[in-house]
Amino acid sequence: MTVLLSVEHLTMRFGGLTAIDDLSFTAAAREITAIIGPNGAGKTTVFNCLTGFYKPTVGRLALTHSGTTYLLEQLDGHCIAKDAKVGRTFQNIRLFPRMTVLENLIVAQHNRLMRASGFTILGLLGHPRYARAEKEAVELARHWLERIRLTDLADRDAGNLPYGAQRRLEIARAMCTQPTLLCLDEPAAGLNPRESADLNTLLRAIRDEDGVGVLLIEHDMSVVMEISDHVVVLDYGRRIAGGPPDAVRNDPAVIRAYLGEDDEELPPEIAADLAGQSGAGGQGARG
Ligand SMILES: Nc1ncnc2c1ncn2[C@@H]1O[C@H](COP(=O)(O)OP(=O)(O)OP(=O)(O)O)[C@@H](O)[C@H]1O
Repeated sequence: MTVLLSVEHLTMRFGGLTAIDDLSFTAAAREITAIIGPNGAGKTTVFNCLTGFYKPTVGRLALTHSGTTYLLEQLDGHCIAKDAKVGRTFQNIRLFPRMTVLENLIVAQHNRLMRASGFTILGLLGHPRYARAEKEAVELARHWLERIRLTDLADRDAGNLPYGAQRRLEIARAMCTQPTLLCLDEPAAGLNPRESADLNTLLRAIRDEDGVGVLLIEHDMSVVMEISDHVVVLDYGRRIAGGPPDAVRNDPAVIRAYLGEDDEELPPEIAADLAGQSGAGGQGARG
């Protein structure tokens, strides 16, 4: 296993609230690492620290690829995306709704296109290097349109796509930035069981064919338990368990976190969720 991301002693405080408390874990290259936990456990805060939205109070966030280690806590968001090559999607869909599906995928490659232009108007207008980069950008966009089966809808406004297709487009847009680590925040939220199964296929392919490491926040245990190589469980900002899905789903600390201390038996829908049988994606309990 090659470590892609190493999070060491991450702490994030908001005034008197400690959202993340001395959290350490690693995510391997070419693996899917899920971060799960009840509502408010701190999952999205971890993503916000990794992608430069928040400056951690304490901690070292090291991402290593192509022989270079990037300390994410010291970089701004732009360099985290461009140099460290961390891609991201959000809990709420953030496409450009009035741009077409294809345009959304090309805009994602803006950084590369601007570099090819030499950041000049002459570059934009006629430089062969820009023309080549533009052609490659369209080819990559078309490749991802095929991968997410949206080629026929390439010219449709993104905001008019069915919900499940918008979710797939967001992932494709993140992939067009050619990340080494792809951070997905609840990609299965709102999907029906068939769409969740499709998502599993897409994420496995991103891991196995594209060789990208995936960090996945997800409440839908049918997704987490089926496709994750490793699961990290948070509760109140602390890591309470970690390991392969089978070990985690039977860990008493995990069951307690989802239940609360006093309950002795899991409600059937949460039990089914943890067992990975539900396609509905119940929210983490306690919340
Ligand atoms: N910018 C902020 N300012 C103050 N508190 C914050 C901020 N961002 C997050 N928090 C708090 O940090 C804690 C963790 O929130 P976070 O959104 O990371 O949890 P989560 O595990 O992603 O939850 P969910 O599953 O509901 O999305 C919560 O108590 C939240 O209110």
